[in-house]
Amino acid sequence: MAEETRKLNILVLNCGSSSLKYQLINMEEKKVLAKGICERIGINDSQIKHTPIGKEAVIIKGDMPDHKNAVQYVIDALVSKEHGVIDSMDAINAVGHRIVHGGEEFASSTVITDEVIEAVKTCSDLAPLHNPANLIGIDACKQIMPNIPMVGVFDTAFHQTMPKKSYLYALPYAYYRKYKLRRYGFHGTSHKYVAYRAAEFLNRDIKDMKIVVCHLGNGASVCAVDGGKSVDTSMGLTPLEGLVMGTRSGDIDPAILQFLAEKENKTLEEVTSVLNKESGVLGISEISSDFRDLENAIAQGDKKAALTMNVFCYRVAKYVGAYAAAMNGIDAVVFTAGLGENNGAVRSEICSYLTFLGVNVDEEANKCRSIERDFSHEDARVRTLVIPTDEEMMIARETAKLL
Ligand SMILES: Nc1ncnc2c1ncn2[C@@H]1O[C@H](COP(=O)(O)OP(=O)(O)O)[C@@H](O)[C@H]1O
Ligand SMILES: CC(=O)OP(=O)(O)O
Ligand SMILES: [Mg+2]
Repeated sequence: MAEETRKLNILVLNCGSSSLKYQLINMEEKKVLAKGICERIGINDSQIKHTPIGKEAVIIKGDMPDHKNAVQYVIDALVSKEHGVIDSMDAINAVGHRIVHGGEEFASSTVITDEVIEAVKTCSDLAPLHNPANLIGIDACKQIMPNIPMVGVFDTAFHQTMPKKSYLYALPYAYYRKYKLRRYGFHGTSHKYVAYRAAEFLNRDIKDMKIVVCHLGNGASVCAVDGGKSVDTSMGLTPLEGLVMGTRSGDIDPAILQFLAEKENKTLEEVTSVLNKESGVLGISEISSDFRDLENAIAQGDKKAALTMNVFCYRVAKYVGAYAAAMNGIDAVVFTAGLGENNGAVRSEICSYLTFLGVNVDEEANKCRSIERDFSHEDARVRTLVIPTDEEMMIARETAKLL
């Protein structure tokens, strides 16, 4: 154990809306010393699935009403006598943080200073489920490891290549000029990793490929990647736009805000909170924001759970169709994140709308979970793939690059 302290160990914290993923990576040996996921934060039955290097994963049960508790569980797990991989936090040389919204200020990764923290705070309104959680992670590390350098890697960075026709809203242009009110897009670190991995997996040059990446987790977005560059994506100024998500509505008629404010006697802030926290899969199903709960309900014949899944898949398929048009063609549809990697039924239903494009699924191959797999039928004209995302490794590389 002591030997590891002399090497460059990077801790990566990836706060999602309902999860905290982490990896402790030794960059010299390119070795993951420990990784894990705290799941269902703030929902119920929170737990951490912790995998120390060379050992079986262990499940640590705990109360995790918010991300602060989750960060503490991660740190305890890393130094624990039983399941830990380091003696103390001194063995960590740097921390890489996922930061979801960087606004117009951050087009690339940056070393975290007090000024950066203030700038990230000012973007919190634009990513209310994420930036506050990211800041909790940063703050916890500052307290526990005050002298360890930290780097922020932004979800928005990969989408900076979008052309203006993709990111401009049809609002008075003055708002773009005044406020930089535009589409930013999120999950960029994941979309980039997955698109490049997909090209490598298919033995093709990404420069010659038109790829649609479907990042389907609790937060979900679709990205059109043309020649390795993001040219459009479904999330917008905030991570509320686009697909139906765990608790987020995705696209709705903007007139609904005023309608609901009046009918339900709510402020705009309260209505926006409903769209962020009480809508989506949770809102329609009235069961849960977690697709595993939905799958169980569907298996028991719950019609509304089945309808929720139909609404979710239909929306994803419409975006894939739109992006095939945006790129004037499509070579591959790639699925990733919690659902995209694990839920074959969701992949299958989405693909069923896309046969007109040349998508043709091998249902047997589509039974895979969490492995890289081409599940296209041999007659398919468009490849369909599962590529597990690895935002943490991307964040670790960026962190090492900046330090
Ligand atoms: N092993 C699994 N089997 C089926 N569904 C899963 C599995 N793991 C995660 N999911 C689903 O993926 C979603 C969470 O995805 P994830 O990418 O972890 O979300 P986020 O990072 O946005 O918190 C949940 O709806 C969950 O039901
Ligand atoms: C941006 C976003 O929605 O992230 P996550 O899917 O991790 O919640
Ligand atoms: Mg995520």
